[in-house]
Amino acid sequence: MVVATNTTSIRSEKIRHIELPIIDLKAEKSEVVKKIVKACEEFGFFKVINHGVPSDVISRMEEEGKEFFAKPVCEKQQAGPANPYGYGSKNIGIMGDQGEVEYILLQTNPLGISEKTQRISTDPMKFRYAVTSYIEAVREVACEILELISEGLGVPLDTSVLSRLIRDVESDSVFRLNHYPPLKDSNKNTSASSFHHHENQNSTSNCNSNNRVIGFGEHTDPQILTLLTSNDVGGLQISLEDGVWIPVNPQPISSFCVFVGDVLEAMTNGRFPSVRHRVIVNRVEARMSMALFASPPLHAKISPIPELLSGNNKKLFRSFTWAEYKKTTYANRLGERRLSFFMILEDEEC
Ligand SMILES: C=C1C[C@]23C[C@@]1(O)CC[C@H]2[C@@]12CC[C@H](O)[C@@](C)(C(=O)O1)[C@H]2[C@@H]3C(=O)O
Ligand SMILES: O=C(O)CCC(=O)C(=O)O
Ligand SMILES: [Fe+2]
Repeated sequence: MVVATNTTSIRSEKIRHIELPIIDLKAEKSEVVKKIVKACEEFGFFKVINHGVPSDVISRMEEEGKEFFAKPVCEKQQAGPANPYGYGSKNIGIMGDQGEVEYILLQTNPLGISEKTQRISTDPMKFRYAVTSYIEAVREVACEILELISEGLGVPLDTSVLSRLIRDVESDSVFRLNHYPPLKDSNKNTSASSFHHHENQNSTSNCNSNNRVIGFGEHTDPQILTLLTSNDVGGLQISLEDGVWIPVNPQPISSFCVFVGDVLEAMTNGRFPSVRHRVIVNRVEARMSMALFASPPLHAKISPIPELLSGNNKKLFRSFTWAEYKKTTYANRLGERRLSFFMILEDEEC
């Protein structure tokens, strides 16, 4: 039984260690397509290697993140509050969700980036270059994966049906840097740890040695696809069935984790379920992750891909715009199954 409380500590639950799929994007194409489809159906999750994002692009972004999170809190706060874009600590979203995490949320369009970088780094040009080249390179991988997915779903005549949503200049994609300081830091008043000094003492006092402390509570990502990479500190877990959690090893270190988001679940009419995941805080080392949430433009209409509605396949979700979905997302708690608000009921016309 899972006993998840608001205080971010968890008592008894099941953990299962299984090998999650690692897909080599440079392998033979038809094999890659098959493996991606299988992983999306089975887990809504896989890792990719040989993705083509240069290692210096990743390490440059990682350095910028490290530099930012090492600053004193008052300097980090110069980035402005995380809602809608900026620096956040402990509060995730506007609905009162809490986690032992600090983060930066950024828009991915050039204007959004340059507006924020002035407040994030003492060398805004350097920061902007790192973010822009990272986002561009990772977006390309997301597009490649979405094109492989379209092929695997049997829409060979229009393999850009998904990727064009995120290539669109008006794509509402978001970039997020997450930093989870280790629990042992909670007694030190260093710049990297002071942001959670008081609260962490409360949450750790609720834990015995078996208890885990939640960095990022369980949720699905609302967008199409998320591409995430981290340093070599684990903590990410995905869930397949209620109450069973599967730890995601951060290795291979140059890989990207790929998460199916709610919009992809809707567009595949439920064939690729969005994956529930969470982060457990490491007791000794800091985890840092960098996630690109590939989203459609706000006005884009989301409906199941017509090819997936043939035969007995009934339309499961009503059509919605990304703006409508995003509004519902932000009006609900982190762990909510928000797609259920868009499900077509048995006797309902669509
Ligand atoms: C509590 C919330 C934070 C979140 C918006 C929400 O209302 C529910 C979903 C959350 C999430 C999870 C994935 C991404 O990290 C995120 C940026 C997103 O699009 O949805 C966050 C939102 C957030 O932190 O603002
Ligand atoms: O830090 C991680 O590994 C996961 C973060 C996450 O799920 C998110 O930012 O939505
Ligand atoms: Fe997530």
